[in-house]
Amino acid sequence: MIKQFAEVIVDVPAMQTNQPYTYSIPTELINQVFPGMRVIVPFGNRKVLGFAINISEKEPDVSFALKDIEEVLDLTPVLNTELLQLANWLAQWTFSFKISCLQVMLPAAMRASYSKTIKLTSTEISPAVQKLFGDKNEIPFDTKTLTASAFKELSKLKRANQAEVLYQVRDRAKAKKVTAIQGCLSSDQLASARETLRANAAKSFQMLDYLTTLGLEQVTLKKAMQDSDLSAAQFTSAEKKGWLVKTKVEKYRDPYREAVIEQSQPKQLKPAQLTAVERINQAITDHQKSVFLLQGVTGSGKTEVYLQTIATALEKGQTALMLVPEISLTPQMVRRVKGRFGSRVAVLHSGLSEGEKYDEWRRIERHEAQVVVGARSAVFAPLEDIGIIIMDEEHETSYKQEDMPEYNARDVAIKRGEWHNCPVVLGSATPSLESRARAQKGVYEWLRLDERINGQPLPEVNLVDMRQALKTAPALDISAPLLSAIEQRLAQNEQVVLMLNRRGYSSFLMCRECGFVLKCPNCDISLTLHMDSRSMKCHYCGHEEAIPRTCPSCQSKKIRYYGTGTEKVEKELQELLPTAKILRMDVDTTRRKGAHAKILQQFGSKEANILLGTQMIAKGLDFPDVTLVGVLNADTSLSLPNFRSAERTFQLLTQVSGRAGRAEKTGEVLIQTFNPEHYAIQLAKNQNYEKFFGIEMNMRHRGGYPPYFFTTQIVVSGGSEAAVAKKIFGINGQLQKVLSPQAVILGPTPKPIMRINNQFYYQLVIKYKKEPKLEQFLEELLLSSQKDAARNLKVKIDRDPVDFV
Ligand SMILES: Nc1ncnc2c1ncn2[C@@H]1O[C@H](COP(=O)(O)OP(=O)(O)OP(=O)(O)O)[C@@H](O)[C@H]1O
Ligand SMILES: [Zn+2]
Ligand SMILES: [Zn+2]
Repeated sequence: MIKQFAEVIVDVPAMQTNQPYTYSIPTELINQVFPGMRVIVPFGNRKVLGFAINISEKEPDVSFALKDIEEVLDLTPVLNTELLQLANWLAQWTFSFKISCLQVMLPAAMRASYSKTIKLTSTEISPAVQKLFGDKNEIPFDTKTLTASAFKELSKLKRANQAEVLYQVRDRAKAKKVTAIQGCLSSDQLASARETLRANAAKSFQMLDYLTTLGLEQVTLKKAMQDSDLSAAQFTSAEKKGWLVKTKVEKYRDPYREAVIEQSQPKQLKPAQLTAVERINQAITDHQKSVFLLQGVTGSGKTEVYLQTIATALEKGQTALMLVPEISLTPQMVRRVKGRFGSRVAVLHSGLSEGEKYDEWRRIERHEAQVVVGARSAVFAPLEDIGIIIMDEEHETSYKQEDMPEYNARDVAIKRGEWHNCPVVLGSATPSLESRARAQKGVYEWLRLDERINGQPLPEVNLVDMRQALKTAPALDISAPLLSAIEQRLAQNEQVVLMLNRRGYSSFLMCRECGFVLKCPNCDISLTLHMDSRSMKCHYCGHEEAIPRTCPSCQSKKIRYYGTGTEKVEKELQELLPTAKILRMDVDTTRRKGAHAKILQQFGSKEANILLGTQMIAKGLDFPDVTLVGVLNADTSLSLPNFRSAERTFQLLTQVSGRAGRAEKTGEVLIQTFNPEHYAIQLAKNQNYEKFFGIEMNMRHRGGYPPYFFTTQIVVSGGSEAAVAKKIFGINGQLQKVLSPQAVILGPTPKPIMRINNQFYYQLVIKYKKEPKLEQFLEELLLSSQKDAARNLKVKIDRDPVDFV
């Protein structure tokens, strides 16, 4: 009789060690548990989800009795060897717990859901408690369903040993099932059934006719009803007569079910595109794990390069992974890829329901989809034999995850490229400084598309100096030159895109008498006015309250709105241009599922002439009639006190400018700014990435910032400011001993927004080139942070933070 043991990484957030726990495999599960499967195991007094990562037949040398694995959730491993190894690397690289890394790779539906119940163990209970239980002796035990006093009462019961608390784990991953029918009569039997019918049994004849055409094929009931024009009741009665059987079959939830997608053919490549495609194809054929930087101006046809190299991988029987930022994963983008590769494409993005994501994941895992298009977490798609990995808009900060594991999808993509020996293509019009510098050094291979497909120059960009323009502006946010440019475009029946870098009606409310600003009670931030809900909201914690009529501090009525927002601009614009049709796109108008797609579709079909939005509209849009792009406020991103603010501003302005003049008509861009001399704005005007790169690299060199230095940020947070400060200063002291004199520590300081949701945040940033002891120090800090978690102190370690201030 063989014995088997499993090493399991368990899902117990408060007890993480990164070490697996060993369980024995009970006889009935022998040879059924493999690495990469999800299991349920006992842990303390409860049951938790875990991942089997290693199976062995050697009994471990321990002095206590091993517990048995309770249940196996999967028939085949949900994480293969590659992904299991990737999780190990990820945990180490991002200073994260392995369980977080394993879970981040799977769709949310495959994470377990836990629930607690309370069960009576004594009969001597008070009438009040009896009432809570009713006629049951086990009820759900959580603060969501119980009132505070009931919860307290039951906790008392538990302490008195009159009840026990039980923990349940549930697998939320469920396949959707629909009813299907299958005929079960042979043609002879069908014929004799016909003879038993009365002549006027028209529907029964119709049913037999249908079953005759169907043969022994299985179809969904829905389709059968459509094809036969018979009702569900008639199928039920046919089932009773023994003419057919009903079964449940699995059905994918397909988010694009309704979409009619036109098939598209590969385009004849322009010379620069051809060079890029040939070079990448070569790398696919040679199984070269090289990284390419595809630097191509907006509208230069980068997407076509992606599509044609994906086609090459597919021809070779391999698969392809294409990452795009969440906000450019528009229906337009999906249509372009699905138009080329049809049902071989799986799409993964946050707009899908949990069930839809799970189904797309399974289509990939079952090799039914060979091309994956998706946002950040799609980098973990369970593709096998990957031939090419593409990352569009590689400079985008949304590729970095802010919660544990704090990974950058770019690093993960390159790691997967190494495993699969395949090329990775990083594409952008405005590459991150890091990537562009690596291309310079030859670490990445540099490919360039310097011209637009339409042969037209990039749109002309002009600046409006708001310091002057404001004096004669027709509205607070719209200068006279911008207004007349819009009017002119509308008169020509062309379209306009306007970008504003903020949402809400206006930024904040201030009393002109005493200067009082209405702030969130939980966070150190002012509340934002929202006209649609007529309330003041906190964008950090969601706190909402009524708009005050008088100043809460001095009772004056002179309380005014300051700043600007999409809602306010929409109103101003509509007043200036009463006949214009304006679509607004921001977090508020796109919250509902499908709203984003609908707005773009309306704009595309020219139901509106102006699309006004936040940075959401800066990327990926390809509308031929857009000839004017206006930037209402270029400065918001410049004023952020952060070493990347110039880079951010330059990227954003270049991206949004690129939306103009993409087809035959020439485009124009107007940028309103209070800082017309700033180099980021000047160079965005000239659309000179290379010069910007030169100047910015110089600044980074002098300031000792990336890409010249590595950075790691440590953030401590918690409910007590004193405890948080003490902890971060303690870490600072230890770091002083570990680091060489060449390293620099910025801080510790409170974060710019020190308090969010009543948690205090302190940080420090380490800048360094080579610190051999740092890695181990941070690993130990991660493990010891478990003890702090018990005291409500969180320590977050972030390698290469995208931003810090
Ligand atoms: N070889 C080609 N021949 C004709 N049209 C092309 C060709 N390549 C691309 N196009 C078209 O040119 C337009 C711009 O191309 P695409 O959107 O791929 O550019 P891009 O570089 O990805 O743009 P951006 O970075 O601005 O989003 C698209 O409408 C696309 O269909
Ligand atoms: Zn708040
Ligand atoms: Zn006041």
